[in-house]
Amino acid sequence: MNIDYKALADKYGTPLYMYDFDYIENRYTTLKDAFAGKKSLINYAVKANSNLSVIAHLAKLGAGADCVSIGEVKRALTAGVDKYKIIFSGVGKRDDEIREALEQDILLLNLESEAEMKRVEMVAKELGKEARISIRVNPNIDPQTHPYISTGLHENKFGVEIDMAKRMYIYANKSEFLNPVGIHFHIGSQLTKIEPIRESCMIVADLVRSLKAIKIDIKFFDVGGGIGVVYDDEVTIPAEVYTQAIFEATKGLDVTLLCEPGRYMVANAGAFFTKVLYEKVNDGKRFVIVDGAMNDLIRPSLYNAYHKIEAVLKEGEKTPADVVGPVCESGDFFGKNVPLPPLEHNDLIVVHSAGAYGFTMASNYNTRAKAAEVALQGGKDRLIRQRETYEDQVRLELEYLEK
Ligand SMILES: Cc1ncc(COP(=O)(O)O)c(C=O)c1O
Ligand SMILES: N[C@@H](CCCC[NH3+])C(=O)O
Repeated sequence: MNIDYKALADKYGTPLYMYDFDYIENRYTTLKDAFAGKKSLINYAVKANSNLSVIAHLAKLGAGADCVSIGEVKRALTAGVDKYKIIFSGVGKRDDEIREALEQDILLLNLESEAEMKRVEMVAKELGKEARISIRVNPNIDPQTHPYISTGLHENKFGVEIDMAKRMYIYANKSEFLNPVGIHFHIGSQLTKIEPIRESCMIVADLVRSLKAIKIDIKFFDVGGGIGVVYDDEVTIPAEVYTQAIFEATKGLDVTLLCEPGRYMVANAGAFFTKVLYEKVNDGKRFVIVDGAMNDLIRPSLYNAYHKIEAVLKEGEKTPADVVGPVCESGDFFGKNVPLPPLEHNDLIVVHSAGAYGFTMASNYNTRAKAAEVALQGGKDRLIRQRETYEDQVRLELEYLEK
């Protein structure tokens, strides 16, 4: 990426998120090409970056959407995703969310418990509809990733065991209001090893075979998301290695292959721009205080996640510094012991690989306004979300204010 960070920061101000749309297109095409020759659909996991323009960009390329709330489903529809390319996952869907998803007639509802299945059946009955469903199987495979983003073990809250899944399929198949056409799993995020994915695919494909044997015809085989990316020096899974593992496991099965990548599509398309406010040294320890904070990008605070941090256009001897924000939490940092040259007020700092789970996990903590977002495409930049204002933040409270 050849990006004029300074020009963008000057034009749009900081803190700022920037996403390279050409990079996103390249990621989408690389993955789609690796599925060549098979029926497949890439359901972009909207939670990674839900900006409408990002979703629309992927939709124009042919992507569907994996959503985990009715809000995300609505975003996908607003952004122009075909309703038959939208799936709705998540461990806890409310009745109103189920109802709206059924009314919108989206491709699939991914179910994560027997109780949820009964709820979906009830709502479908009320609407006089048949719900196309998929069941999330928990294959009990260790994805070998950060425990907070590991989801495929029985100790995690996600999905149901194989035996339960089978019982649910048998029940759903008999129901007038349920149509069990899909199967789903997702073992975790930031996966860098193919083995857990391969093993999970095998286990779930075997289940599909046993279901087909009892005339339950699974048409959609959804391997979830989770493909890892490079933040530091990780060795990641090449797209063809990923798809080959899926192809091998599903050999002989007549299914459409679905996957739900989020981070893979957008993490390295994005960068977070922040400016230096002050420098200080406490008992020999150097701090660089910037205008962005954990409310903008929480991954370092939450997972101790590494993001490469760079001081743009600054030279000089580098010494370690903690890059911290103005929020009143000791956990408010972007990086610790980051080698940085001497810095001055208004110098620009870029936090890389911030396109996934950056803005979507942002909050208004400390009544800090959410950052603006810009897209870069074909050498041109454009605003895709305005910087939030104080007025935006208090809008839902003001009319109730009693002084
Ligand atoms: C069901 C499901 N699908 C897709 C994703 C997207 O994951 P990732 O961004 O790691 O590809 C997640 C998040 O982990 C998820 O829970
Ligand atoms: N939010 C996490 C990933 C969670 C994936 C969602 N299931 C991250 O920033 O890495």
